[in-house]
Amino acid sequence: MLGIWLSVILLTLYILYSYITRVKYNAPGPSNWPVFGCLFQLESSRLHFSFDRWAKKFGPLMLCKMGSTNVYVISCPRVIKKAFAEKGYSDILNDRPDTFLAKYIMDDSKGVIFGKYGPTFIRLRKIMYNGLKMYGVGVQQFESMAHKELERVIQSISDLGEKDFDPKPILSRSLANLIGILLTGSMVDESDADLIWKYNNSFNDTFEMSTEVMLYTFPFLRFMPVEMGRRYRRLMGAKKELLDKFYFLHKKTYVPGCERGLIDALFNLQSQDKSGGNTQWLTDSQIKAFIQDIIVAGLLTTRNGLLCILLVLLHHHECVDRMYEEIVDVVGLERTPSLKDKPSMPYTEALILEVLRYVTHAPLGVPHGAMEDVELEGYKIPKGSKIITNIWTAHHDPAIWGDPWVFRPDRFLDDNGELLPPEHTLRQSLVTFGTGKRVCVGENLAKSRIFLYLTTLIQKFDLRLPKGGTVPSDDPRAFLPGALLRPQDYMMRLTVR
Ligand code: HEM
Repeated sequence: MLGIWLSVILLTLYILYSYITRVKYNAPGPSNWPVFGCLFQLESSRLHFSFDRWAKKFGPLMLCKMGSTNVYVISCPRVIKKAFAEKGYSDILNDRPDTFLAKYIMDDSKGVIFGKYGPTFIRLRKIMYNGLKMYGVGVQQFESMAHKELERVIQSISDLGEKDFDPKPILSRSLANLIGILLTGSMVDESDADLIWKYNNSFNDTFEMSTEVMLYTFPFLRFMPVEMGRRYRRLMGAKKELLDKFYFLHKKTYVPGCERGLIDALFNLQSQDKSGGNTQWLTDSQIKAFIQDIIVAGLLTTRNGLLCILLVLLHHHECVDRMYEEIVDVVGLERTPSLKDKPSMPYTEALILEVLRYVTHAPLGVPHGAMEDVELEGYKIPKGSKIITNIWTAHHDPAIWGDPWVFRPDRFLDDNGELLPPEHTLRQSLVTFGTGKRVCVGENLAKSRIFLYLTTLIQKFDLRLPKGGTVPSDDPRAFLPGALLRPQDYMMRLTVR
């Protein structure tokens, strides 16, 4: 009897609680369980599917309670831009929420990706932005090293002699080399490339949403003999190995004034800060977090992007032919494509934009946090809420794109075959890299790497299905789940032109 009464009282309290919180934070959203919120209704490895389903029912701004956290999900480009880029909102909604990884792996949010919004973060972000511009896109020395790396890739593919091959290990190795060049000024050897990938893979295992939520709620689990504890310990081991090599060893061999890459540039800045009397100098923890940021944000995003593009092209050979025609017209066959060619190659640019839209391989971006109470689209977002950018739904909304599940690069071209201008509604609706004050720092670097890899490969080789016949579907709804999507493993063939 007592049990029944207790259940009735708890149920009444729960209904009252839901009513009060819904009235106070009145954005629509799925129903919530006490304590757990909507956690049991989520497809944890494919959160973007759940959010997509709910966005169709509840609209562009909805509240999904996860445990005790208010999670607001924004699913349309207009509201995403308003929240993160418009005055009145952008100073409030561009924080990062507290997470397990930020606290325990990134030494209390020391770097850029997980950095709390404020003057220190703004300075760090600027340093990273300028560093990537200097070492990533603009500098001749980096460009020529990157070209050498591409030549190495071309050579190893040619050596295969038109055999079927899996593009994943080749791209993984090559992109680790590029990150190595960026950080240290020279190519990394096999064992260093392994260190980079070991850290990156362990990070992604722990970044997986359900592991992150459990570890954040019950941090003691990191010491327990359970799978998520093991993941954490693996990550800490990989972090130590990575920093021993890329931070401590580099520091030991550092010669002031000499710049072998981004890490030396950071050491130089640190000593300038100190000698110039800047009390807010760049700390060792911040430099370590920088190194981790670049690997975590720069590697898998670009590799998965390239894997998606190659698979999509295997399904759309007519697009390969059009790209090849453009390469022959603009670059010719004598020299390798360079970034200077990009503005004269609208079809290739449109194709890259369309793949980034169609596959949306970072479907939920990186969570934001609210620093103050704010009203958005008539709903109250309370201080401390988490905000998720639902890029997946924004990129597949039929009201914007018409036929979102059709891969069609021409949608980004005008009647004269020119790329639509950046202010065009469709270009404005593309939010692959986020927007506003937390827009991806590596956007230009990522786009330029994708452009160079793709054009160099297509100039030299024709893309072919593997001899035995088929490849997995290029429909992104069938891609492997995770914070970053990727296609099932596949084989392909490149035949020399
Ligand atoms: C195709 C490749 C890439 C995609 C799709 C991508 C996407 C994103 C997205 C969606 C965000 C979150 C934006 C937000 O918070 O609203 C982000 C943040 C970030 N990305 Fe990328 N990214 C890519 C490549 C890169 C590369 C190559 C680097 C650097 C080497 C990089 C560095 C960063 C950093 C540092 C942040 C955090 C910015 C901040 O918190 O202020 N990304 N990226």
